[in-house]
Amino acid sequence: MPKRKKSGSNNPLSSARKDVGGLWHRKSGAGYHLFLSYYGNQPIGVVTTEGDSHQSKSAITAPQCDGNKAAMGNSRAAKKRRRKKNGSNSASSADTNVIAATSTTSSSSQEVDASHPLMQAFNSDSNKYAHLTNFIHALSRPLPLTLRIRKHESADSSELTQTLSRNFSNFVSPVAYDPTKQIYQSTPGSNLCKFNLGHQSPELKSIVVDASMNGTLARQELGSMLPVLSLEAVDAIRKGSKVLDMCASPGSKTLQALEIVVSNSDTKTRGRVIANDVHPKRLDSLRDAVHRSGVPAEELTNRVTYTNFDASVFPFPKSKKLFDAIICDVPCSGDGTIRKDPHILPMWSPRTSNELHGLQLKILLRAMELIKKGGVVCYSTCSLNPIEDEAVVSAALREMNADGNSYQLLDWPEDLLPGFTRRPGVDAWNVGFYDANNLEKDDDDFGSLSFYDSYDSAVEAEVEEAKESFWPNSANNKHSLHCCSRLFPQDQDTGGFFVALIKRIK
Ligand SMILES: C[S@@+](CC[C@H](N)C(=O)[O-])C[C@H]1O[C@@H](n2cnc3c(N)ncnc32)[C@H](O)[C@@H]1O
Repeated sequence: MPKRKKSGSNNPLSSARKDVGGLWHRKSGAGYHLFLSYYGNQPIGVVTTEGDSHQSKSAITAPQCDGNKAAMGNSRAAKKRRRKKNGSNSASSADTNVIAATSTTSSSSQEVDASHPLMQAFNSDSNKYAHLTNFIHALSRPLPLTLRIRKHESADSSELTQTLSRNFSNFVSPVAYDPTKQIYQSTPGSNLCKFNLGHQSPELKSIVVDASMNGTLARQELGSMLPVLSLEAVDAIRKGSKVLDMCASPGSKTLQALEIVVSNSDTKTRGRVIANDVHPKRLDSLRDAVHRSGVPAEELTNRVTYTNFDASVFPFPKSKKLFDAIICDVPCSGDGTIRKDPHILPMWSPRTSNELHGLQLKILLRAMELIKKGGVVCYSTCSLNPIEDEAVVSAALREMNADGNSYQLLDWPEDLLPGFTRRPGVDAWNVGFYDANNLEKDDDDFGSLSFYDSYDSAVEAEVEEAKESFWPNSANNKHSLHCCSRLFPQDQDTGGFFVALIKRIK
């Protein structure tokens, strides 16, 4: 496993992981097994669909990375790399590490790398978790490259799009569900991902790097694009809007929002983005990203203000003018990003999510106080854990609607990406707790998870970590949680992501 740089002591993610940071947990691969057990014990809708355990096909219209053998890494070079990794010179032993996915959804004709630790954990328990097949197969493959053509007046992207379609259409092509043709993904069969871009096509890599520097292109995952795209689609972000990005670094959503709010030169309707992050160093890299975006200084940098607050206590603006739109992309366990970040899974434990839940809720509550009447907060995480997602949204709505229905969840704007598969939010889930106390330190013991379907049952079992807000709240908003959106990795060959749009109506 590559070494991860030490992060600051006040990093909520590292403190949430502190109990599971033990070398044993990491070395034993406990995280892979706990992840499987956790999601394998969730109801349909959390990471799987009704048809996942059957031989059914979901409505997929997006390009898939469903390559043929050569494309999926059976080239001589790929075989050589695998042989090296497996410490074997035998082609047949390398070949046994590539097995065909058995599911018939989007992953059907794709191959999975059986040497991936997640696949190994899955194969050892596949009878128990057969319904997770599509989900696990998708997660064990590298994430296709996704690019967003940026839109602003000072950067002409037509030359770039022509070059991409003329010379690189075998590597990247626009996704079918984006009518604006601004989202590009690895072309089906190309097997292109961020790790092999330079190797597969040094020319394309240099174009991508140059275009990122001159502001015409952003390397951004599909999930990460959804908050700003959806805020624009519900008309909460438009030219001239005042937007707060509460947890902004490294800045992909700040830049995306800026493109929209500064998109006219009429000084009277000039918009502004407040980019906030609690970590000064991360805020510095965000500042650099805005400067490096290649957009003229007075057009962009004069319209962005950097602030360095804990978002959960972000101050009210002195002008008393609240925000038109708030991007609330909170710190999270990141288990939707495991296709591009190999560090997440070995350390995985439900404790991380359970501990982050409190901070996430506080940040969302603050966002709901800072949004103006008619404005919209977009709450998002790159985790599929309901504790970080629907549980936070449900608890925030309960608290803020205690004196009347001032806030409501908005439906996903269906016109935004026609044909794009999003899954509705869930209103039932199991809350899991990790017990490592009776751990036998042998190879097969990874500690156990206990699941509770209500706060009362967890209290009865004396689970100290249990908080009432972990469970769905039936009082006033449970019925609307289906308005939230879940992005499943197996649907469009992406990472996992969660988005909820909350409008202030009073
Ligand atoms: C998921 S990342 C945000 C990604 C960013 N929105 C983007 O699209 O590039 C979460 C960010 O929250 C920041 N953060 C963590 N705790 C925070 C807090 N209490 N207040 C504000 N920011 C916080 C982290 O430093 C991190 O940069």
